[in-house]
Amino acid sequence: MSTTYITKNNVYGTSDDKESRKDVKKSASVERLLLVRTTKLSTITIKLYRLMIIVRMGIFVMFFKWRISTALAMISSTGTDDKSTVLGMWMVSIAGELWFALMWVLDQLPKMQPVRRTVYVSALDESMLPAMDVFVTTADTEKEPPLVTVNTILSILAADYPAEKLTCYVSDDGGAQITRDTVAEAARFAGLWVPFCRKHAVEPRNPEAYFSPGAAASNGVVKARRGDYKGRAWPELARDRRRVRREYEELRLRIDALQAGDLRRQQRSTSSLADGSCWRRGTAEDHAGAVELVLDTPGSTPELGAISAVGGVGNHLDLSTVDVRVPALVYMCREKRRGRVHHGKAGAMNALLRASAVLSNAPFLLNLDCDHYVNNSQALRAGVCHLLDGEEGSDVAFVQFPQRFDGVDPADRYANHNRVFFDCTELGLDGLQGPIYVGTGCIFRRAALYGVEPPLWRPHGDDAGKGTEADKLAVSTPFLRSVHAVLMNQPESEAEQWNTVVSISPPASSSFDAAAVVEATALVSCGYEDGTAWGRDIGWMYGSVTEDVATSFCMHRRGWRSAYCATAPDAFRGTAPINLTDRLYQVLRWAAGSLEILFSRNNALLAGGGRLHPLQRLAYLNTTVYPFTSIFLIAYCGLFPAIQLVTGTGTGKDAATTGGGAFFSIIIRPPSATYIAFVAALMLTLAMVAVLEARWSGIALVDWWRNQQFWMVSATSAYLAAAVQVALKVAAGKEISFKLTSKQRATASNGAASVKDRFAELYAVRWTVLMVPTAMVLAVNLTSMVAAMMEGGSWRDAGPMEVFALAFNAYVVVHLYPFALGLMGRWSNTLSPVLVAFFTVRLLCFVLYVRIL
Ligand SMILES: O=c1ccn([C@@H]2O[C@H](COP(=O)(O)OP(=O)(O)O[C@H]3O[C@H](CO)[C@@H](O)[C@H](O)[C@H]3O)[C@@H](O)[C@H]2O)c(=O)[nH]1
Ligand SMILES: [Mn+2]
Repeated sequence: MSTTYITKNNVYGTSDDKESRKDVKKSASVERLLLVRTTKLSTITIKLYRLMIIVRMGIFVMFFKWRISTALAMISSTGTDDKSTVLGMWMVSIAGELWFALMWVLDQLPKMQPVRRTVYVSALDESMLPAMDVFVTTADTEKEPPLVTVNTILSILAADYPAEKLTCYVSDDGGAQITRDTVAEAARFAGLWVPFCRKHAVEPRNPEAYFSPGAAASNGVVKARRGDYKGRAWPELARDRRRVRREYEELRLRIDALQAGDLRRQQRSTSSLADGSCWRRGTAEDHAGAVELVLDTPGSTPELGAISAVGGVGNHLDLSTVDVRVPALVYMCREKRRGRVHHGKAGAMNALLRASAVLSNAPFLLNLDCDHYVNNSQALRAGVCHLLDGEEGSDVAFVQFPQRFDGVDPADRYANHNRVFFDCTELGLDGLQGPIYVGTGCIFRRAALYGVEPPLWRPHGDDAGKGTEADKLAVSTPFLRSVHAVLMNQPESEAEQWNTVVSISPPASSSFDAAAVVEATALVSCGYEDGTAWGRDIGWMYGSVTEDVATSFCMHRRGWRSAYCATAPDAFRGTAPINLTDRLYQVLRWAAGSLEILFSRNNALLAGGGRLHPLQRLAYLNTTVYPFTSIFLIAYCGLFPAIQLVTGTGTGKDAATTGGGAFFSIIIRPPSATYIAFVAALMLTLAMVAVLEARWSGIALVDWWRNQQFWMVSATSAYLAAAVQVALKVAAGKEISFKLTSKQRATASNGAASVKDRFAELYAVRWTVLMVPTAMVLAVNLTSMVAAMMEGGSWRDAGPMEVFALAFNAYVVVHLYPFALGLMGRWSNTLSPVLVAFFTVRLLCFVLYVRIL
C-alpha cells in the first residue's frame, strides 16, 4: 500500500496510527493542518533499482554500438548483388531490437522516483468537508446488470460523508425505463440501508458484497467478528443484519421481476415495432433527454430516526439514535438522436458535468463506472485530503485511486489486476506530475474540467474565470452562472483555500427547484455542444475511446498535478472481464484508444506545453504507442522463424546456393562470445529490475510475471487488431466504437464450490478472431523448432540471428504457455497433461538444438 490510512474511529487504520496522530496534533498546532504527507522512497532497494535501470541502459548502448558496427562490417564485405537484401534484413532486425529497448526505457524511466503518501483523514473537520457530486455511468442493461448498478448507488449513498453535501447522479446512456425504475428501487431501499450502515459502521457498504459469503475476505475487509466489533451491542447487529438482509433479498426479487417484465416487453416490441417506445424513452440510440430528482437533498441538521417496523409485526429496527438522512439522488439520461455522434462515455460525463452544475454544483466530483462501488466508506474523505492540502492541493486537478477487482480467478490468468501498472507505474508517476486518470475511481476538481489554468501558473491577481470565454463552453445562462460561481471560488492562496471550502460547503439551497431541473434537462440535449469547445478544451476529451488518458493528458499539459491515493481497505472495487474473449476485446479497445490519441492533437511528443514534466511526457508517449509493439513482435517471432523455413535452411553450409539463403550465408557466423555475453547481461539485468521492482512496490513476483505473460498474449493479438483499426480510421475515417465490457459475474458465488467450478465461465473457450495471430505465432514456433531439430548441422554454422531467434522463441512460448492453457478449457487449471507434454517437448527441442549448434 502506498498510503497509510488513518481514520477517525481507527477501525480501519494501520498499526502506526498512534504515531501519526501525534504528528497531526503537532503540525496542527504549529501551522496549518497536515492532511497529506509525501515521502520519497529512498530505501536501498529503490537505489539499487535505479542503478540497475541505468546499468541496463548502458548495456543497451554498448550492445547497439556493437551490433551496428558488426552489421556494417558484414554489409561491406557482401557482394554487390546481395547488398540490398542483407542491408534490409539487418535494418529490420536492428529496428526491432531498438524498438523493444525503447519500449522498455519508456516504461521504466517514469518509475524511477516513486513516492508514498500518508493521508490524515482524522485531521479533516466535518465542517471543512466540501460538497461532492458522484457520477455513475451506465449504458446497457444486459452487459451491466441493474443489480450491480443498484449496489453501486447504495454504496455511494451510504458512504461516510455528510448527507447534505453528497449528491449521486446516475447517467443512463441506454435510455431504459428499467434503469429508471431500479434507481427508484435503490432510493427506497437506501432509507433502510444507509441508517443501518451508519448505526453499525458496516463495511463494505455494498449490500451484495456485505451479505455474500466469502466476498468480504476477498476484498480486503475483515469480516465483522464479535471480538473486533466496536459498535453497539453485538446481538443487536446480528438481529438488525438479519432484518436488513431479508429486505435486501426482497429488493433483489423486485429487480428480477422488473427485468423479467422488461424482457417480455422487449420481446413483444420486436414483434410489433410500434410498441417499442412504451418501455423505453425510445431506443438506446434514439431517445429524449431526461433529468429526474429521485431523492431530494436533505436538510443540514441530523434527523434521528424512529423505531421502525421492518418486515412485519414484531420486527423492529431501532433507528432512534441514528441520523437517517439519505443524500440526494438524480437520474439522468442525455438525449440521443440517430445520425449524431455521442462520444461514448466522454459524452455522458460531459452531460453529467453540466446537469450537475445547475443542481448541486459541487466543487469536487467523483467518477465511478456502474460496477465500481465504494468499498471503503472513508474513501471520499481520503481523496478530499489531497485536494484541500494547502497550496499544493490547490494545483491538484484529480485524485486517482487504484482500480481493484472482485471475481478474478486466484491465478489472475488474464492479468486483470494489472498490479505492475497500479502499484508501480502510477506510484512512479505520483512522484512526477501525478498519476494518469484511468476512467473510474477518480475525484476531480470541477474547475479543472472547465479548462482553466491551475493557480500555480495563473498570473497573480488574475482570476480563473478570465481564461474561459462563454462561447467556448456554454449557451445557457444558468449554466454559465454556475461555472462562474465555481471559478470565482478557485483559491488564489493557501489562506483563501480554507475560506473557499467553508463558503462552498453548505449547499446553496436545501432542495433543487423545478426550474433547475428543467434547465438541467436542456443541458443534456444532444445539440447543446454544437459550436462549443466541449470535448476539445472543456470537460472530458473526445476523439478517443480511452477518453481517460486523453483527458488527463490535457490537464497535465495545462500544468495541473494529480495525486494517487491507495487506501486500505481498497477505496473502490469493480468487476473485471469474466472470460478471455471479453478481456481481449477490452485490451483491444484500450490499445485502439491509445493509438487514436497518438494520431490526434494530443500526441505526447508533438503537443506543446512546457508545463509537462519531461518524464510525464515519456509516460504518455508510452501509454499511447505501445500497441505498435505487436508489429515488431510478430516480425520477430513469426517472420524470422518463417524465413528460416522458407529459405530451406538457416544453418546448412549450402545456404548460399539455395534461393534466398544469401542472407544467412553472410550473417551466419558462430555465436560470438560477445553476443552471448550481451544476451546474458540483458536478460540478467531484466530479471534484477523485476525483482527489485517487486520488492519496493510490494507486489508479488508472480504478479509481475502475469503482466509479462499477458503482455505477450495481447501484443500478439489485440494490439495488432488495434493497429489495423486505427490505420482504417486514419486512412478511411472508419470510427472506432466503444464496445462495453460485460459486468456479469461468475455465476456460482457459492462459497462451497471449488475454484474450478466458480470460474468455469472464465476458463471456457469462446473463440474470437483476435486469437488468430497468437495461434499463428504458436504454430510457427513449433514448426520452426521441429524443422531446426531435424536439420542437424554443426554449431559453427549458427549465427547471432539464430541464437537470438531461438532465445526469443523460447521466451515467447514460455509466455504464451499459460494462455494456451486457457484455450484448453476449464480443467486446464490443474495443468493439462497434453500441454505439459507439449511444453516439455518444446524445451527439449530447445536444449537439443542448442547442443547441436
Ligand atoms: O456510450 C457509453 C459507453 C460507456 N459508458 C460507460 O462507461 C463505463 C466504462 O465502460 P466499460 O466497458 O466498463 O470500460 P472498461 O473496460 O472497464 O474500461 C476502463 O477504461 C475505459 C477507457 O477505455 C474507461 O472509460 C473506463 O472507465 C475504465 O473502467 C461504464 O460505466 C459504461 O456504462 C457510457 O456511459 N456510455
Ligand atoms: Mn469496467
